[in-house]
Amino acid sequence: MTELLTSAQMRAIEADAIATGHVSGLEMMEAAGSGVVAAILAWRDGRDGPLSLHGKLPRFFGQTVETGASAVVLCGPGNNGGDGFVIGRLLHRAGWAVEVFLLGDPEALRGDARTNYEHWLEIGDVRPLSDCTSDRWIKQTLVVDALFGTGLTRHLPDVVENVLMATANCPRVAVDVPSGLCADRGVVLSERSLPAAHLTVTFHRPKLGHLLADGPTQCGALAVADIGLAARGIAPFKHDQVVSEAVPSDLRKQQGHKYSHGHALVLSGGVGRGGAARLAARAALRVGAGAVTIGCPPAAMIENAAQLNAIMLQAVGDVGALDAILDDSRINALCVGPGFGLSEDRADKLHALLKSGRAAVIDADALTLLSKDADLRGALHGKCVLTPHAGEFARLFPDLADAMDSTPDRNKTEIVRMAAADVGCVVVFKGADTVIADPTGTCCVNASAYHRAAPWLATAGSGDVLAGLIAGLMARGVTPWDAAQTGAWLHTESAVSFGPGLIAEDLPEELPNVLQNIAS
Ligand SMILES: NC(=O)C1=CN([C@@H]2O[C@H](COP(=O)(O)OP(=O)(O)OC[C@H]3O[C@@H](n4cnc5c(N)ncnc54)[C@H](O)[C@@H]3O)[C@@H](O)[C@H]2O)[C@@H](O)CC1
Ligand SMILES: Nc1ncnc2c1ncn2[C@@H]1O[C@H](COP(=O)(O)OP(=O)(O)O)[C@@H](O)[C@H]1O
Ligand SMILES: [K+]
Repeated sequence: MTELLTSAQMRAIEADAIATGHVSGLEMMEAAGSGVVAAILAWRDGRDGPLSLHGKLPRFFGQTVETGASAVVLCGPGNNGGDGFVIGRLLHRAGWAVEVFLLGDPEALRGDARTNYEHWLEIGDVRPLSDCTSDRWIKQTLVVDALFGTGLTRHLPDVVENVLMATANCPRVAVDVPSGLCADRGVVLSERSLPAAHLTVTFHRPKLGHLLADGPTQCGALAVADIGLAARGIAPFKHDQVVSEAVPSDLRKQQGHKYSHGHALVLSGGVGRGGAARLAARAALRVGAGAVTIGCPPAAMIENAAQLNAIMLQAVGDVGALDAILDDSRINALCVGPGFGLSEDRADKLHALLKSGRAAVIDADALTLLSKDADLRGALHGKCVLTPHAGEFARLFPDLADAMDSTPDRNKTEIVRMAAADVGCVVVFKGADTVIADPTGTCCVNASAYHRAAPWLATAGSGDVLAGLIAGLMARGVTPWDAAQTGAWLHTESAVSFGPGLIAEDLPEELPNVLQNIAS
């Protein structure tokens, strides 16, 4: 499990390491600079670096070992700038021609950053950032962005934006975070569309901003360098402050008959609206539910019967008919919402499903029904999993959605935690940066980014498949939290495994390959 840190947590870990004598600030800065340089050299030489790399780097354009190498290092006023001075020194030692520019007054530099500034002065000079005009941007020059890291607190100054814009055609490595990117929220603190880095080298652990929102686009590829904190865990932080990357649970099937692997009931809408429920049902079956039944209005029986084989079918007329089906105690997981419809009768059926107390995925139309009806919302219970996309989330939790957009220190993980606490069940806020939280504050991010990028998942019906995956896993007895986390993880892996051209129907069919790979 990889923890994802906020800036404040990273600072606390560093401060604790220094206070306990584990490592000094200067040692960490040296390790940070040397981690970045190791990654740069590996990139330039086209070999695998010593750091694990997330995502794909473009070929390092222009420079080769033979033609020599040049870099411009842009240093900021804090410790990110301090890393920059180390990088300048180490690249110089490796034979590079290095120029260094500084934002602000050198006299204002403090601590380890000042020490490394002074070391650099033994090698070369430092000019003001405003001298860094566009005529010096030779295409082959590597730009090292050490302007701001985790300490960025407000929008970028104009001079910084101008210099960053002028680097668009150069190979660019960002130290810790691309300057302008908020390390906690993954949003860019600039009105301008800043060029992305090709490579970002961060330290100790990824920060939330590397995975949320615009983070992956701005970072390019991401490498994580150890700075002497490897053995320092997240111990000082409470459970409800820790965010991890999503990981799948152990999905090996035990021996048994089909009903010992659970029976999922997926509710479908009326005639011509059954495709979404069929996608969900197929995903539930593929992920290993022993049996899956679609319950549809009587008029939609023929349509569904013509499309289904392994999936069973039952007519669900009124709420009484639904209650009769729910009398079968073998049905242990429900999926409601995809193509379900929004009529009053649908609200009554949703109420009956919630009242049954069974594990239930509440998606799509069922979420819209919830947002309009306080009684329905009050019927949610701890075995529910809500799977809103951004629009549905904003309808269900308007205040939280506003806070995420407008409050600088609220990131998506905090918002989803608050949402889960509010409704008392697991909430899966979908997107390329899916965030999952439970009411106790457990929280993870399933990022479809870097080596797991799958933009083709933004295709009609893919959310229905996710709902089915989670329901199928809950039918197998997986807890709502693990089912949500594992379902989101499998959803991304299936999309990555299939590749571009994917449509929603392909996702359940790709699942066996993914399941086989994780079992081996
Ligand atoms: N001992 C440590 O704390 C270590 C820190 N490291 C580096 O230090 C960085 C964090 O250092 P800092 O906390 O000094 O933060 P930064 O270096 O990211 O920036 C903080 C400085 O920028 C100023 N600032 C913030 N936003 C601004 C804006 N919009 N316009 C103008 N000025 C602005 C602040 O007043 C402060 O002077 C990390 O990202 C990492 O690169 C690494 O060297 C590892 C060790
Ligand atoms: N750019 C993206 N990269 C990766 N996954 C994405 C991206 N955009 C959307 N997704 C995923 O695709 C699914 C879309 O679900 P949803 O919005 O409900 O669509 P639909 O209603 O068409 O099924 C979600 O699981 C979401 O996390
Ligand atoms: K930076």
